[in-house]
Amino acid sequence: MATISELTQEISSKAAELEQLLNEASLAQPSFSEHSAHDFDSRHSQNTNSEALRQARNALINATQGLTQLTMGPIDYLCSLSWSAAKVANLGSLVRLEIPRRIPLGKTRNLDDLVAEIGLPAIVTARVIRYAIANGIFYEDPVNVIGHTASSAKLASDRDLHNYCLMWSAEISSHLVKLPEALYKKQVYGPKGPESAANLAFPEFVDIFEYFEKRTDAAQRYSLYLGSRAKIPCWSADFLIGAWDWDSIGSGTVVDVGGSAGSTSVILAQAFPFLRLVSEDVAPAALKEGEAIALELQLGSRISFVQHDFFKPQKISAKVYIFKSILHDWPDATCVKIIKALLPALESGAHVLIAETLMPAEPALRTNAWDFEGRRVEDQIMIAGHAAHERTLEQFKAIFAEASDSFHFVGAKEGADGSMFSLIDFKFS
Ligand SMILES: C[S@@+](CC[C@H](N)C(=O)[O-])C[C@H]1O[C@@H](n2cnc3c(N)ncnc32)[C@H](O)[C@@H]1O
Repeated sequence: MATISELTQEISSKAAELEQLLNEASLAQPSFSEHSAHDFDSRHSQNTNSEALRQARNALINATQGLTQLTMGPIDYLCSLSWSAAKVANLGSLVRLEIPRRIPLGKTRNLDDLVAEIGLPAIVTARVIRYAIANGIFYEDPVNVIGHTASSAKLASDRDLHNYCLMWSAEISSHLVKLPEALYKKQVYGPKGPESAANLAFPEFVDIFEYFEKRTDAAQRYSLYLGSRAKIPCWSADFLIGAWDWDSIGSGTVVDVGGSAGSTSVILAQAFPFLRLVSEDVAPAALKEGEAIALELQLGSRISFVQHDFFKPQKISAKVYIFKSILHDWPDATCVKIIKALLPALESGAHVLIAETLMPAEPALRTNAWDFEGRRVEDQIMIAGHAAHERTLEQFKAIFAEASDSFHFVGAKEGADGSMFSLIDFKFS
């Protein structure tokens, strides 16, 4: 068990390593300043030592989290975990009220003017802003003058990050906070308890997908979130480009099952000019949005958007079917049904690719917690939202074996360079 002084030494050594790697890559050292909003963890980074950078960065984060926990002691530490919802609510208020965008980049604003423009009671808005400052978003100097930090400037200038935070503070958090109640009711009432926490958060709807289908504002937030999440480095669907030999199917068709607004199809279409893509989804709003995006990117002739329920027999014959972030929404028996619904269209040699996060090896450790934080968070969302979960490779193999003995496991490309995704390949023959 590490002591405060051992963790401090580790932090010091990892900070020096990180500083050196940044210098070698000619990258600026991070700072809180508005002008330093660069992300050296980016998988898109052009520098050659991005993997070493990511490892040094993660080790530093893990050690600093350990030091914080040790220094706080159990009481303050557990209180701080309990308070997490206040941070989510604060971030959500900033994006909902568009506060970051109201301060021009490179400039400051008088707090009273800012508060008056927002039009809510001054005391409330000022407190929201000042709590954000305490969380490292904006600064106040001198009193009543508000400017950007690196984080607030990024929120102001990056619409994808804005959309990501918006969805997190809305639907995702709403059902996550209901998880304890849902688990407790299941414990007490067994099968008569709620199916998932989402049923408590959105009680008028059968499940979260029906909620998104029937609530136009939420549907739009959801598809914007999915599109923007694909551009966030660890969530980037760019990972798919190098994870499979797409050239091997020439001008073959790829069906993106449950493709929402087609972010996966767009990435593949842009990277592989001969591929033909079909993005299927049950949600009309997502398909409509995808069509508009594809037209804007001049990909309208290569990506078609088709309404399809993946529980119904697949109609399109293709070389590849890709399911990105789909199976984790469903329990095992339902996943078997989804994969079985492909069978009528599958020709010998077709590949079914699963792009999902793989759960880390056991036992769980505190010392590498940040490396797998995103995967564990995603797993909790699946438990809360869908009474489902993320899987291990063996669990995916079991689903395919049950769907048909004609599926053969080809291989799995584990998330490279910090990607949340792995690509798991099954061939039908
Ligand atoms: C987690 S999202 C993943 C979207 C996309 N593949 C991505 O990676 O961004 C799940 C998608 O499944 C779609 N979906 C849910 N039920 C479906 C069904 N029965 N048939 C087809 N699509 C469905 C939802 O509308 C949503 O777009």
